[in-house]
Amino acid sequence: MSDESNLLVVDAGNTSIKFTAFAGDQVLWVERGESAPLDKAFQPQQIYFASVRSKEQSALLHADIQAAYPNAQWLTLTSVSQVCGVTNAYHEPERLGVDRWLAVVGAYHLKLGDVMVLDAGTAIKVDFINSKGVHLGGYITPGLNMMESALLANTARIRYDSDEVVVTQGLPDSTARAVTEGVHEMALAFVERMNRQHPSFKWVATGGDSRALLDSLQIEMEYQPNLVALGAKRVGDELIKRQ
Ligand SMILES: Nc1ncnc2c1ncn2[C@@H]1O[C@H](COP(=O)(O)OP(=O)(O)O)[C@@H](O)[C@H]1O
Ligand SMILES: CC(C)(COP(=O)(O)O)[C@@H](O)C(=O)NCCC(=O)O
Ligand SMILES: [K+]
Repeated sequence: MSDESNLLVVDAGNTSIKFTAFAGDQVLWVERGESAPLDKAFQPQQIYFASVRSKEQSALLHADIQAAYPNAQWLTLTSVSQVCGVTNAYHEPERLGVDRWLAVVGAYHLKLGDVMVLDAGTAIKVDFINSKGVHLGGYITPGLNMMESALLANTARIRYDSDEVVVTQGLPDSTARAVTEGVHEMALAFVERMNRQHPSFKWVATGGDSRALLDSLQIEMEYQPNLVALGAKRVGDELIKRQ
């Protein structure tokens, strides 16, 4: 790719789609939405597409986005055993979520040594990469909204209005607080345990809820909201170079 070419990275997670526009290596803008942003001033030469949605949903997204940018070269990114100096921990590498894979590649290239990536979105993921670019593996847990909706969907009496969710002191004294603060405690306990078990790893945070979780634990982190897009750019650029 030429240095100044325009690139659109599409990261379709299960909750939201993140569109990241690059001019060369510079991030111009990031949009969250369900369809291609209509910034007509931005015409990408390439589109790198990473989706953890179903094949059918991903195909519909592909058609929708390609229709908005008919002249862009399309590249669908998938998890592989090795790319950009990073080795996948999975013996079935294609089964690692491509968002996790790209976050792992992006985190390795921050060159912070041994790192653990916290990506708190629909699901909460923690992945471990050592300073040599070896992905050591990682965990998946339900995200905050998923834990709350699981309680609502599987019980008869856990019901409350959003205006009952208030932030106050002391132990939860209402259904709304018991649930919302309970799911937070679950996520915080998971992160705190990861932190304690891997003292030599540095935290890299990305994804919608990650910074809030680490901030409330007063844990140092490198906050990289565009980590998946940065990893996608590296991987896509390498694949195009190999063509
Ligand atoms: N602007 C936003 N739009 C949607 N969700 C957001 C936003 N900012 C933070 N969030 C939080 O991030 C979560 C979605 O994170 P994200 O990483 O986009 O999910 P995924 O990649 O799983 O689709 C939501 O549960 C929400 O709590
Ligand atoms: C775990 C995930 C659903 C997370 O996706 P997200 O929270 O971004 O919607 C995604 O990484 C995925 O579909 N993974 C496949 C299974 C695995 O990574 O082992
Ligand atoms: K994600």
